[in-house]
Amino acid sequence: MTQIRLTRFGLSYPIYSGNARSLKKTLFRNVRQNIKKISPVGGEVVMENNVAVVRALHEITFTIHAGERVGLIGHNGAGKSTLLRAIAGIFESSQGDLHIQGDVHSLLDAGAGMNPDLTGRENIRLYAASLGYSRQVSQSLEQDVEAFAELGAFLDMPVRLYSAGMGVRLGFALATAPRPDILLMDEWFMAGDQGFHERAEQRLHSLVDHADILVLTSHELHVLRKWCTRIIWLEHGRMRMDGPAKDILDAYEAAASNGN
Ligand SMILES: Nc1ncnc2c1ncn2[C@@H]1O[C@H](COP(=O)(O)OP(=O)(O)OP(=O)(O)O)[C@@H](O)[C@H]1O
Repeated sequence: MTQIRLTRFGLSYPIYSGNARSLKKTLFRNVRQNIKKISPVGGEVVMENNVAVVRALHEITFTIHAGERVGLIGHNGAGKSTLLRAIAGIFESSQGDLHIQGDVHSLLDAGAGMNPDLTGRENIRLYAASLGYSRQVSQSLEQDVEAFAELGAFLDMPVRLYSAGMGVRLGFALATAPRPDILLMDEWFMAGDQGFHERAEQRLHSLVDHADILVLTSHELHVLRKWCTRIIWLEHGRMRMDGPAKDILDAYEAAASNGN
């Protein structure tokens, strides 16, 4: 059964390294004083094993089951992207436990893995090969991406000749082609240009419908109300609330209007 389970999971980014201890102490003291004073954003700054770190995630425990559409919310630097990247397997940590059942696909960067010196078509084939697709599946991926991206003759030209928008068409078509059990999505992926937007949204819908689990980060609360069944609210790397989308979003909006 598709599932994401985190138990007391944590992830820290070291701020300074090397042997410059007095410099480290001075800088850390300044950072800590400032963080204590203002700190409306970011994770906690603490010492771990004598190294100054940003605790991007701390003591995170939850289980997401098949059928759930989960939105991650929180202030800038609360840990949303870090959490998404940890689930995607991009960041590793020895703190706590992270267990995933099901194949994960992340829509975090439409240009990821694209080689600008290869043609669009060659990039599609390379992508299919990197996913271990058979010849037959690879061919159908190529047809699907070609039809969706509508790049015409440019599909057989090097990607470095594409305009930014043409690159997005190819990247988006490619990134949204696999049909995973678990889909991870950053909010910017939902943006698109005028002509492309409607088709892009339809394609995302069908991808989301097919996935057993969706995890999405966004600052657009109306998007989360529309797409999510459950919300996890992060604050300075910790979980503040976790529950049904409507309840948590209402509480979040109320806290924002009260300034806390
Ligand atoms: N590559 C990195 N190296 C060091 N620190 C990082 C790195 N990425 C993020 N951080 C720190 O980790 C904390 C969490 O950042 P993260 O990007 O996960 O937040 P976020 O909730 O996605 O923020 P936003 O809403 O602004 O995108 C922040 O304090 C940030 O400074």
